[in-house]
This record gives sequence, structure tokens and C-alpha cells, in this order.
Amino acid sequence: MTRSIRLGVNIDHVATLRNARGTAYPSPLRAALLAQEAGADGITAHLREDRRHIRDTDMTELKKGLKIPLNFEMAATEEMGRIALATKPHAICLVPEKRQERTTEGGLDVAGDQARLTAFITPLRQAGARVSMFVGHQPRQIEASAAIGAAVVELHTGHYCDLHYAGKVAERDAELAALQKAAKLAASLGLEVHAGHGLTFETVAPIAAIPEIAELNIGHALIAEAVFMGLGAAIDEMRRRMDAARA
Ligand SMILES: CC(=O)[C@@H](O)[C@H](O)COP(=O)(O)O
Ligand SMILES: NCC(=O)COP(=O)(O)O
Repeated sequence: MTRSIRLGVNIDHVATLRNARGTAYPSPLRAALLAQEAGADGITAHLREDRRHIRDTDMTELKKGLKIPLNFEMAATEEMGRIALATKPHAICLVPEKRQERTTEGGLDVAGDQARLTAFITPLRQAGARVSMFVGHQPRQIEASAAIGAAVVELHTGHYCDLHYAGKVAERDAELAALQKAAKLAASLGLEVHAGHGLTFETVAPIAAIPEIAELNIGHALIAEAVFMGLGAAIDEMRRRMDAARA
């Protein structure tokens, strides 16, 4: 069955659980292999500068152990560029990082850093990686992503999810409309369109229903659901909701 929308499973928070006690378990690679077996189209892992969850050795093991594509999330720093080139992942997604943040708070300011990012992504593209910019729905960020030569934009869905859970329906629907518009603009500029951050069983369908979106990257909620139903079943249920939204 050809799938109209791909699911990338982010396994960061398996590493969060592991690092909480400093044990060798649970293994992010084991989770990634289970996700691969359950039909995930790719694995996403975020090597943060502070290594709060995924560590350098995790990335190496994931690249070596997986058959499906690895999407390497990282800040646009010299250190991460060097590690990414050594790892040679299928895809690289540039995300903003602030040490004091609990989770990714916003999209990358591509428009405000265009010259540096153009130079930064050149060797990554030359190494054959599919380069993605994790951005908000602002048109200037989408346009700048195309201008610097990125292949993909990943639309930040965190605010949409936060508004949903805060019960702010009108604001949530306005955010969804902005994401729908951004997806259309990105596709019109020749960018592949992805989306992610904060998506859950409850919030995924309207995002999956956006026709221009080719891939969703989902992690935290899948690992949370896996605590109760197992990772394979959680992936099956997320995929079911994504496919139903596209039917
Ligand atoms: C960029 C993004 O939304 C996530 O993929 C990222 O992995 C979030 O990192 P934390 O889970 O550390 O907030
Ligand atoms: N880029 C989004 C991602 O990989 C997963 O984000 P989340 O589902 O863990 O919030």
C-alpha cells in the first residue's frame, strides 16, 4: 500500500527515560528498531547541544542499525555540522535551541540568518543529506528556507497543540488556518512540507489532513502512549488516525 503521508518516529524521550537513572536501558536503538518493525517510515532523533536525551553514541548506533531513513535534528552550529557530516544521515533538520528551554519553543529564524545558513547547509547538501528547516508558519520563514536551498520545511505544530489543550478553540483554528496556508506556500515554492512537535492522537488529524504535508515527525506523545499500550500499538494507532484524516 503506498502511503500518502509518512510517519517519522522521534525516539528522543526513550533516551530521556534512560538518562533519568543513568542506566544503559531503555535503548533508543531498540525503540527505533521496534518502530521500524511497526512500519515507521523514518526515525528522528535530536542531538541537542546539552545532550539532555540523545547522545552522540546513540546517533552512531541508529545510523548503523537502521534500514529506514534517519532524520538528524540539530542546531546550526559548527560542532553539530561536523557530527552530522561524520554520521551521514538521510536527512538533517535544523532546529533552534535555547539551553533553558524545556522543549523546542519556536521555529528557526531562517529569514534573519539567511547568509550564514546558506553557507552552513551547503556541505550538508553536498554530502547528500535532505536538509529541512524547522520553522513557524510565517511566510518570510518559508520563503527564506526556499531561498537558502533547503529541500524541506517542517512546520512547527507546537502552538497549535498548546492552544487545543488550553481549550482556546478559535485561536487554535486560526493557527491551523495559518499552517494550512504555510503548507500551500511552501509547496508552491517547490519545498517538501513536513510538520511536527507536540502532536498527539487527539490533535494529529487536522494536520495530517493538510494535503501538501508529506511527513509528520512525532515523538513525545508516541513514547507517552507506549508506556500504556506498547510502541508498536501506539504507532499503529497514530498511523490509523493519519490515514483516516487523508481518506
Ligand atoms: C524540533 C522538535 O520539535 C522536536 O523534534 C525536538 O526533538 C524537540 O526536542 P525536545 O523533545 O528535546 O523538546
Ligand atoms: N520535529 C518534531 C519531532 O521530531 C517530534 O516532536 P515531538 O512529537 O516529540 O514533540
